[in-house]
Amino acid sequence: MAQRAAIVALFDQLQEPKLKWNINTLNLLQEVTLHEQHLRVVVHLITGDRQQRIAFEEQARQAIQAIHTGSLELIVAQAQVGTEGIQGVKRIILVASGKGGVGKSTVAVNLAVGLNLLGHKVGLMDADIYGPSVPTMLGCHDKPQVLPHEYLLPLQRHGIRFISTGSLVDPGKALDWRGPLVSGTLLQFITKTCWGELDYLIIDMPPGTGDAQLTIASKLKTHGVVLVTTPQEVAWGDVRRAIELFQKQQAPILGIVENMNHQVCTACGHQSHPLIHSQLPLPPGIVSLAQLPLAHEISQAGDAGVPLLLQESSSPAKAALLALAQRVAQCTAPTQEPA
Ligand SMILES: Nc1ncnc2c1ncn2[C@@H]1O[C@H](COP(=O)(O)OP(=O)(O)OP(=O)(O)O)[C@@H](O)[C@H]1O
Repeated sequence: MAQRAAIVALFDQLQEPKLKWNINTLNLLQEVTLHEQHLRVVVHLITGDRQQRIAFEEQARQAIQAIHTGSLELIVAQAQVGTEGIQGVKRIILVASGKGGVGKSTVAVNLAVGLNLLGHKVGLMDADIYGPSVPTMLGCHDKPQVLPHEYLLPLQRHGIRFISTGSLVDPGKALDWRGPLVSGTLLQFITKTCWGELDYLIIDMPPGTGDAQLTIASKLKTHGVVLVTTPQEVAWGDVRRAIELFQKQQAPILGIVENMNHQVCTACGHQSHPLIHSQLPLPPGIVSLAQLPLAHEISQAGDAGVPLLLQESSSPAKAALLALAQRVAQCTAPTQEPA
């Protein structure tokens, strides 16, 4: 009986018919399960051409049967992208904020890493065209590989697959994307990336409540929105507008992350609230997912390119970030998914 690894290795030799790149590089092998003599293999293809699919299926069947003598269930389907989400990606989570600079990217990066530490396959898309900071926070400024037909191969860092609008320009330069171009291009950027099989795709959204946010929320089936804010009236006003936008698009809001909520004295553990003037009420029906401290180690980790969750630390900030990932995993567990 062939080993699972040998079956997987076959797809290093088999090419996706449209892009002419091997299946494993494109992350298109979705499942290989070997149960006693029964083998189940699921492959997604980019091509929509029926003849190409049939030819590929025949080629794959022959290659597998040359090393596996038991029964074979081979499923070859088109990797579809659209309002139903991205095939192969189980859950899409948007990390959004009404205002810029409140810690949205910090939360998105640590949420991605946290979910990965919990055992999930995670992708992270930096869609913040106005200030793409994910490459800095992950410590990787490499350019993604551009495939035929303008498909993109995500980069790998700290156990997660990621791609950033920032990878398209040189560090320090701004992207010159205007108005209506932005939303269409962003959507294309998300859906033309070969993510492969993911439990979670985290999208670090551009801040605000404009055309780009509306397009992504309406065109991509999302499983949850995490809203990030600081505890200040100026930021909360924008969060209320963001809630309205996502609710109108029927994107489920998982809750709010209250970032820079308090500060913990490293000497005595005392908590102070430098940004809060009075407790701000949560909008009706919206829960708080986490209250993250304003902490030197969070900003330092972001600048160092190694997320705090991957650093040796017993800080309350790290514990709060891990608890946030656990909370998001719980709220999006399969039993709670819409049928
Ligand atoms: N809880 C925190 N404690 C200390 N520093 C923080 C915290 N959260 C974020 N920061 C720092 O604040 C800065 C802005 O954070 P970040 O880039 O995550 O915000 P953003 O909302 O994504 O901003 P933008 O909308 O401009 O992309 C970064 O330097 C980050 O390290």
